[in-house]
Amino acid sequence: MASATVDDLVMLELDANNSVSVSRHGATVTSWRHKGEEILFLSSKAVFDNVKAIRGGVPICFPQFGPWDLGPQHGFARTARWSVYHPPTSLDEGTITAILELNDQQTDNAWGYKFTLLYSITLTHTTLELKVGVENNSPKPFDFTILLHPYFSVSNVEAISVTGFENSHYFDKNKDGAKFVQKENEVKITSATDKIFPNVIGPHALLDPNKNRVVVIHKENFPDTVVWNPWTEGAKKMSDFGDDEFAHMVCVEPGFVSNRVCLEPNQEFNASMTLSVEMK
Ligand SMILES: O=P(O)(O)OC[C@H]1O[C@H](O)[C@H](O)[C@@H](O)[C@@H]1O
Repeated sequence: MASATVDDLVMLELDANNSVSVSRHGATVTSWRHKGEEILFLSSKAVFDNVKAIRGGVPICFPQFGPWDLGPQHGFARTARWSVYHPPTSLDEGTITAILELNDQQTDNAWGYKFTLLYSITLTHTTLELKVGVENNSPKPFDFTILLHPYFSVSNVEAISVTGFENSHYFDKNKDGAKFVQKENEVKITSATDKIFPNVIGPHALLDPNKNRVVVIHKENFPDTVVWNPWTEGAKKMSDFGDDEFAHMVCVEPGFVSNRVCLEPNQEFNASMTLSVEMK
C-alpha cells in the first residue's frame, strides 16, 4: 500500500502564522493556519495512505456528490493523485497562489469523459480562496455534480450557529430526503445533521462564541449548501473518525448538487469558495 510522503504536500506559506497545506491526494486542503490558529478540522484518525479519502480539511467531491453508480461515494477527485500545475507563487506581497490539476488520464476513467480540473488555492493574510474550474475536453456533452466539503474546527458544535438560511428550505438526508422549511436565519446543531439547502446565496457565517471567532463563507456559482455533522452514532460508524470528534467539527459545504451542471464540448464551469475570519 502506498503511504504519504513529503512530495504529497503543497505548502503555501505567507509567514510562520499564516499558511495552508494541500495534499496532492485528492487536492485536499489539510490545514489553514490563520494568525496562528487552525481553522479547519482534521480527524486524529484520518488515514494518509494515498488510497482513502482524507477525513477532514477540505476534500472535493467530483463528478458526483453522494452515492454514485459508476464509482465511489462523492466521486473520484478526492482520492485521485493531482499534479502541480503551478507551484506556490507570490503574486503580490501578501498573496500566494498554487494551482493543482486533475485530468481524465490521471484517473481510472470509469466515468468515460475527457476533462480537466484546475483547482486554484490562494492565501492572503485575511482570506483563503478555493476556486475550481472544470473543462469538457470530450467530443460530447457531460454532466456532473460538484461540492467543496470543508470541515471546520469548532469549540463545541452545540454552541455554534451557521447563518444565511432565512426563509429557505432543505432536504433532510437523515429523514429519507424529506423537504422542510427553514424560517430562521441560523442553523443550530443539536443532533445528527445532514441537510441540503438548495439555492441559498450566502454568505454564511459560522459563529463560534467560545472562540470569539466568526468564519465567513462566500460562494460563487455554488447555489447549494450542505450542512453535516455525524453526531454520536454516525461518528462510531466511521473508522477514520474519533467517537467524540463530532463535538469539535461542522461541515458547511458549498456545491452545485441539487441540479446537475451540463457542459458542452470545450465549455468550462467555474465556481469558488472564499473563507475569511473575523475575531470578535
Ligand atoms: O463519509 P463520506 O463519504 O466522506 O461522507 C461524509 C458526508 O458527506 C456529506 O456531508 C454528505 O451529505 C453526508 O451524507 C456524508 O455522510
